[in-house]
Amino acid sequence: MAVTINTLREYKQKGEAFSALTSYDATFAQIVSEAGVDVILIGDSLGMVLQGNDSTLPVTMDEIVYHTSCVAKGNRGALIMADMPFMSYGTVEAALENAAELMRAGAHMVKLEGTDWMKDTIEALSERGVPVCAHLGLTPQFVNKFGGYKVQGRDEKAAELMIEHACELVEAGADVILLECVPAPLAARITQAVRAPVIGIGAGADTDGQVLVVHDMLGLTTGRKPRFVKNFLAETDSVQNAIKAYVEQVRNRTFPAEEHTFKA
Ligand SMILES: Nc1nc(=O)c2c([nH]1)NC[C@@H]1CN(c3ccc(C(=O)N[C@@H](CCC(=O)O)C(=O)O)cc3)CN21
Ligand SMILES: CC(C)C(=O)C(=O)O
Ligand SMILES: [Mg+2]
Repeated sequence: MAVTINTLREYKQKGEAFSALTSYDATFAQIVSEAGVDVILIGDSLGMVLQGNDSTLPVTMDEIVYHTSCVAKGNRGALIMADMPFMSYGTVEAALENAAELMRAGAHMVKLEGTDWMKDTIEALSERGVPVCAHLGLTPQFVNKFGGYKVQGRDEKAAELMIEHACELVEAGADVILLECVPAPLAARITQAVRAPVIGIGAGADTDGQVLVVHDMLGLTTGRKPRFVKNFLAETDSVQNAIKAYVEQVRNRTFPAEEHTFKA
């Protein structure tokens, strides 16, 4: 049975953790979906891991469309989420046009980085049949505003604001929330506060789902390894088995462990 947003809602209701991984091509999409990963993300991280840029900002719509079409052909039943690249949702009109292109390429949902300013955009997409994931916390498209890839929501004021933003974006129509690099207690509060499923990366074990960049979970991190990364290939003998181990450890909440988690 193919995974839909209803499947993710059922996981949240039952308290069963679900898994997501990035893929950028048909081979990985097939292997990842056949291993039981529920959500495949065509991440703009491809600008770093495939293209060698030092941020996600250079990634274009055409590139995400191309990789989404490749992933769609390999996919065997996962929900396909595509990142909207930097400034491709700068206005509501641009967001509608660009999201439509991603949906035509095979996406089932689009992901946007931002806070309360995205309310109108999310409402417009949602009303027109485009499911949305709202990405909060460390939003890499804001690296130049943050001054680096830094944990977000560390002080109480920033934490309260993030909870507020998550609630407002779900109210506006966001079907999924993604939290990147936030203290585990804050991610747990947001997961409790919203009815939408919450996916975490560097957000502790208490979110409804987990996501990683596939290269990272296969030990292919170049440069400095973020705290939330675990090499699942080190414990097994094949890429397929490493991905199955990830699915299993997310399901039984042994991943992420303390060592992968940011505290308050
Ligand atoms: N290979 C890869 N994996 C990713 O997870 C990823 C990408 N690329 N590219 C796009 C963004 C960039 N990401 C990053 C990059 C670095 C850190 C990092 O070094 N974080 C520090 C936190 C520092 C602090 O305490 O504030 C860490 O120690 O993990 C986090 C997320 C996540 N995304
Ligand atoms: C790290 C995940 C959440 C992402 O947005 C990406 O791969 O681009
Ligand atoms: Mg991204």
